[in-house]
Amino acid sequence: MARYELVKRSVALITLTNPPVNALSSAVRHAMAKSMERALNDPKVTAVVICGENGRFCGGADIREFAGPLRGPPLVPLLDAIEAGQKPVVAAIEGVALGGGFELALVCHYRIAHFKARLGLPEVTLGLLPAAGGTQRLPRLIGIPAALEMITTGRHLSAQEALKLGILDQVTEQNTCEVAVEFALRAVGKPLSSRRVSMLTTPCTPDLDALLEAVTMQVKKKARGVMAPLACIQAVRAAATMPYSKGIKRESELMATLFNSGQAQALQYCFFAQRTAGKWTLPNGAQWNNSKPREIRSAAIIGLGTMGRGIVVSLARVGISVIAVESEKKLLETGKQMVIGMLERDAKRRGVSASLNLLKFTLSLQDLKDVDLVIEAVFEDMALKKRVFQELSKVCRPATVLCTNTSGLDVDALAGVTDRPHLVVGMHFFSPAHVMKLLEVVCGPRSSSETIATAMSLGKRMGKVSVAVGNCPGFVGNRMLKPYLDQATFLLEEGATPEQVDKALEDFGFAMGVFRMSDLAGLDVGWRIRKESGLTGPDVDPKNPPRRRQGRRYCPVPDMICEQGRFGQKTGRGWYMYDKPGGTNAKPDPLIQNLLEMYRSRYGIQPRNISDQEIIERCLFALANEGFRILEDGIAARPEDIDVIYLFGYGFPRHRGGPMFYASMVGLERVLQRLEHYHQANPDVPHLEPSPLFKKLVACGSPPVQKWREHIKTMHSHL
Ligand SMILES: C[C@H](O)[C@H](C)C(=O)SCCNC(=O)CCNC(=O)[C@H](O)C(C)(C)COP(=O)([O-])OP(=O)([O-])OC[C@H]1O[C@@H](n2cnc3c(N)ncnc32)[C@H](O)[C@@H]1OP(=O)([O-])[O-]
Repeated sequence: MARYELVKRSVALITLTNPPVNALSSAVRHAMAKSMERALNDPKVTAVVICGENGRFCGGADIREFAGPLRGPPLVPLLDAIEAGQKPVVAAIEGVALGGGFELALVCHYRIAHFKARLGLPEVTLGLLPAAGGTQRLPRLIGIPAALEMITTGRHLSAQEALKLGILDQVTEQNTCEVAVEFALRAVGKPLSSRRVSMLTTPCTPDLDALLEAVTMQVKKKARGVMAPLACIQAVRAAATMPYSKGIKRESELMATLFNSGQAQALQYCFFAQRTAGKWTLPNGAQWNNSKPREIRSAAIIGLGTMGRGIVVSLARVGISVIAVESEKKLLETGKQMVIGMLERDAKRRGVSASLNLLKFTLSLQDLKDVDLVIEAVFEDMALKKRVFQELSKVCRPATVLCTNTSGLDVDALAGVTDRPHLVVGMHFFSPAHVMKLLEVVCGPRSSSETIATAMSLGKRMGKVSVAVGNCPGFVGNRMLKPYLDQATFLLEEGATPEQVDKALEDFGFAMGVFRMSDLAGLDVGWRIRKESGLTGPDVDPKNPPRRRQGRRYCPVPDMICEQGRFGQKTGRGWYMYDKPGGTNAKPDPLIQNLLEMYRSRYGIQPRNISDQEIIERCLFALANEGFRILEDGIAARPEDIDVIYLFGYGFPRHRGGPMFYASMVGLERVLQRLEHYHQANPDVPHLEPSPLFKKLVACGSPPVQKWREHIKTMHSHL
């Protein structure tokens, strides 16, 4: 869909009309081809301007069309025809020019952009490469190094940066279309040969091989096992070593190696899953687009520990005034200095002024009587949190929304001690809260849809990827983490080492293996939770800790190393040893090796060789199985929500799609068969027993992950 108009009597204005982002669907490509043909053949037309409806130029190819057979006119010849045309074509770029939209602009003879526009080739983030000439034209326009950086990162450029790089001819604050029409009229009659980018010679790059080698190393280090960035480098190499006609063929050859790959499917699934996650629904029919959030102008944070400080920064930097509360003067002063330092560093990084004027620090809850919303971030102790909520309930005006940052305690129990359970909701941030994108919005059974809408929209405003989840111990993320961690420690008992388990998970694509991640988070956190849940404690014989607790298999090794004060990075020793407390460089610790050998011989465990495949299967299949239980329990509404939580909160590799998508890619039948195998070998490990929903999906022929919802909605929801 494209609209054709003649303006200023001789300029053909072609407007892409495919809301919301004017993606180049087959219908749009068809209409563009028709419109261009008409403009090029109409003698009245002296120039052409291409723009997009609704203040957006073009968001690229229609990603939804990738799942099926491609129809309609192919993009490359369509773009080549625009570039080869004998009339000047001007791109009027507003909003975004991304992917195929950016490649469309590259074939126009001139590019005008609005000062707020963003431009880029993000195909690599979808497991692809720019396949409509982008890898051949961009290097010719701006040189290999700059083009390589844009194409291998997929980052969006501001209009100012694009102008500086020579991508744009003009940036305007006026109506971009009108400016483009005037520009087009002035361009009539000027030679076009030098404006056809594909005809340009790629600027020479000294030491090209060294540059490509260096970027390849960088990409391999940063994106372990990810195919697309490496293919992008090969395509850009062609721009430096081949004429356009050959380079464009090389580009499509490389695209063919990516297009149907599992990684591309996983990354495109992540793209849509992230957008789906924000669309929450409640059993009572309330949902994201019919529940009005309250406006939050002022907020308060109770507790200036690690989490509290990060949340204050995340609120203040989006312009919300914040009152920070601590219980003691010393803690308040320390917290204050740290928050101010974090905000100033953050503002410097973003090139803006730090909004220190939005902050107030106090020891008195009385100062919170007029705030719109409060987030409690005190020590993870239910009795303490209940006291805080009782106090807040007395102090805050009746409409104030009360949130808790608990990472797994009962949100409804806190709601129960207030005069406004409908205004209580969990906002579970991830550490460091001003960096991690994930926010679990925990809906208690009495949380009103307006309260949930308020927390979800505040999360979006803070730049978070917010996912609505139900209220149960550990919610979604931490609840699933337990079987994953348990399997990892069971593997140590049976013969593996922390290094081996972590290497298998990092080769799989995790930025950090489970034991290095636990050392970063602090082993004392898990130890305290195990004590509170009665799994360990002073009544356990430290000399002979039982390996069965509460009727199931239990690995006491994590308790044993905590009893030695090994809490991870913060103490310089954990599953690994570090140069000093707070050190981050993990080195294998022979003491852990000794401890495991002594432990196995004490319990008569014959260590065995464990394959990396078994490590991956036991850790990730147990994770996914708990995900199925969570869907059964209605704690998460759909698998996409679980995957988004693991992608943005637990470092699950994006090119694997998330634990649920990964299970569907491996094949549910295979995963079920392997889980049943491991459960048979470990009958005292309940979380290895396949969940009923899992078995049901396999019985229904293992539908693709996007179709699981049909099978889930029959079950009860806790959302
Ligand atoms: C040949 C060529 O070389 C290759 C091969 C390609 O070109 S590959 C394609 C390359 N293009 C991209 O990677 C750009 C992808 N899009 C974005 O980065 C963002 O969307 C945005 C443009 C910056 C707007 O962000 P937003 O926050 O304002 O809104 P939104 O919520 O994200 O998006 C609003 C709605 O539009 C949908 N949408 C966005 N871009 C789309 C696209 N390219 N195709 C299909 N749907 C798209 C999205 O799913 C959502 O739908 P729904 O949820 O409402 O049903």
